[in-house]
Amino acid sequence: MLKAGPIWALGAMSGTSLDGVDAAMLFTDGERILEFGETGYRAYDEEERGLIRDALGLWPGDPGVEAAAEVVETAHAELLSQIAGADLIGFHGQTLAHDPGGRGTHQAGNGSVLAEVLGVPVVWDFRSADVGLGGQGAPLAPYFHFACAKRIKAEAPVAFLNLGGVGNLTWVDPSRSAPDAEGACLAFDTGPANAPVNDLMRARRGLTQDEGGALAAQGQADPAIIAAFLAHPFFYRIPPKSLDRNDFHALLQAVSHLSDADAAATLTRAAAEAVARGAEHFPLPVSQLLVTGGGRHNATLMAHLAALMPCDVLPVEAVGLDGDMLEAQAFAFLAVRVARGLPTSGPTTTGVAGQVGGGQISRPGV
Ligand SMILES: Nc1ncnc2c1ncn2[C@@H]1O[C@H](COP(=O)(O)OP(=O)(O)OP(=O)(O)O)[C@@H](O)[C@H]1O
Ligand SMILES: CC(=O)N[C@H]1[C@@H]2OC[C@@H](O2)[C@@H](O)[C@@H]1O[C@H](C)C(=O)O
Repeated sequence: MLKAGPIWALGAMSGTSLDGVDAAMLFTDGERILEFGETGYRAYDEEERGLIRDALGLWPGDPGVEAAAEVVETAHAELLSQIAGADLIGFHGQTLAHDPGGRGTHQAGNGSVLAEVLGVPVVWDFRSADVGLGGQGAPLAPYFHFACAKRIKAEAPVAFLNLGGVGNLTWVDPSRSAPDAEGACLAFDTGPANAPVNDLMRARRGLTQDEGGALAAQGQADPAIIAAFLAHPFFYRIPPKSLDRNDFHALLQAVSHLSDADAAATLTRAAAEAVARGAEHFPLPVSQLLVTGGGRHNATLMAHLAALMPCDVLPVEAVGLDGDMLEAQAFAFLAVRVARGLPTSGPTTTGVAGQVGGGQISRPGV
């Protein structure tokens, strides 16, 4: 049994950009954020990243998946064992494949293994129940974004934009009482964010990212490629909607004949255009777009967003939040919601028919 009232939960996320694992402590009752706590990061080394990359697109039982899951579990065990004081752990794992309308969703890493190793109850497998009930299974951060809007005392609608490998947007009306209240949230994936430009930098320069957006800043975006990209049926779908990391593989092929700088410029502009397209779905305008995730360090991407959006575009640090840790904090928050029987997704965040409490709990010694 969990203690009554707020508890310290430790959340961990291994994101689609495959850089490593983020972990963060959060003091919460699953409704309010009472305190932010210790954070940690554990990078994957090249060999580990290779094993995960080789398993992208694969499903449980496929060759290579066990090896990737072991990497994920080991990295999490190493990182999480260094952060003391958690009553509960929220373990997202590593998404290897995501096909909500088809085969389902697959996060590598077994929470019951971590519960044994760490001796703390672990909430994991956050997305399957939502997908099983017909939802997108993503994004799941939105109910946490609602709590963030309350925490920063927002008085009017705001939007949170996560620029990871894939982008996702949450529109929040902080005047509502809870994230599952009518009209409180609208959330969806926007399109590819950093993944295509990372893949380009790796293929052409052997680098992991376009540092600061410097290469993109030297090139010209190709308007015909951007127009073809925005004609993709994904942009005509009414949200909620979600994406797999490689759903926009054609975009990378489309820039193959361009110079390095023009290709980076095109992919970076495309990511920003996708966000602006997504923002057209907001129920009411926002005064601030609060940006989290690694893409907020890409000055070229941020400049495109500022030019395209009819509101202020700010890193979440401008309102006192930690943009490197928001996703890890989200899974700490969601773990407490699961343990307390509160929903983690609903019709306006994943398109599922009703409110869903995703996630299973593994307790040590069970
Ligand atoms: N200084 C920087 N300059 C340019 N890009 C950066 C910088 N720092 C981070 N990024 C980009 O942000 C990415 C990491 O973002 P983040 O950690 O938010 O992704 P993630 O959590 O793995 O992905 P997701 O949210 O899709 O699961 C890097 O791979 C890189 O593309
Ligand atoms: C299936 C999956 O893992 N999706 C991730 C990914 O990374 C960003 C975007 O695509 C979002 O849908 C989600 O992650 C965040 C943490 C979420 O669920 O809110």
